[in-house]
Amino acid sequence: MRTLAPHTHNPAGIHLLRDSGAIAKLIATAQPGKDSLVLDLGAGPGTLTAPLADTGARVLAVERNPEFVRRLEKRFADRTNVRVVRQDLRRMSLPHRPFQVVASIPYALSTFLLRRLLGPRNTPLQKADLVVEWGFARRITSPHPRDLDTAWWAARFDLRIQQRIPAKLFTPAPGVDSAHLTVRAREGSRNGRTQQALWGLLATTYASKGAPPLRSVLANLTNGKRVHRLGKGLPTNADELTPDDWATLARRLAAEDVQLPRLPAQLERR
Ligand SMILES: C[S@@+](CC[C@H](N)C(=O)[O-])C[C@H]1O[C@@H](n2cnc3c(N)ncnc32)[C@H](O)[C@@H]1O
Repeated sequence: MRTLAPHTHNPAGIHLLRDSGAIAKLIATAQPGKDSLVLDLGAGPGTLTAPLADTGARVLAVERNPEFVRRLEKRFADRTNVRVVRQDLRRMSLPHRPFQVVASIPYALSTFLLRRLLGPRNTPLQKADLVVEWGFARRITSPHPRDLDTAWWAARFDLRIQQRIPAKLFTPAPGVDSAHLTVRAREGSRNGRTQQALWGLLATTYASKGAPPLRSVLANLTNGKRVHRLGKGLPTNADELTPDDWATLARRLAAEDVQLPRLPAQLERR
């Protein structure tokens, strides 16, 4: 395979992780079991596919570059637990059975893939260990999510940076460092009413101009008597709530006898 010199035009985002320590940490943190289905999205030459396959998990290695696909097919020809899928990540359909993702994803598709994996109410995603651009990881793990998408993901999934991965550990080196980001479902986050409550709270907050007081967000969803009780112990302004706070508030609101808004159609689809 022709290797790219650092900083040449590389629209496909090919940056191969070359550090055995970082790779081992990624796999050890992801802990795939023998019964797990693991998606390696943007598998390249099989950098992560190989150690994942060694765990005994069933691995789907998705890649669109024909040369990488050929190499993957050859490398894993006699591994019954690896399936190479030649597919564009922007068009692939996700499995219906529960799965986890362990992948060094193309930077350019980060938002698209997280939306796809974390957005739907009934996503089959169990957990993910992702290598993403450092700045992207910092933005989506911020204690005060700056947009509705991020707030929706972070209040349902615990998003955490495990380690910084310096650019020099990739070939070719990208212009910026990366992060190992872990995504773990929060307890109770799959409950239908809790998700409706959360959506109602976040959609009201992020549709407002400026930072609305939390009590006006709550008043939009329930009556005056409950507003005070539900907001107890939480910040006064909605933009000061952390993803933990939103998750707590959504559980409280879901437990009340109130009518909650439906989720938008795109969150009902997988
Ligand atoms: C950051 S590299 C990671 C490669 C390998 N997993 C590693 O860790 O060394 C991203 C990979 O995604 C692939 N890729 C980029 N865009 C893609 C797309 N739209 N669909 C499928 N694969 C894509 C690239 O060909 C590349 O192999």
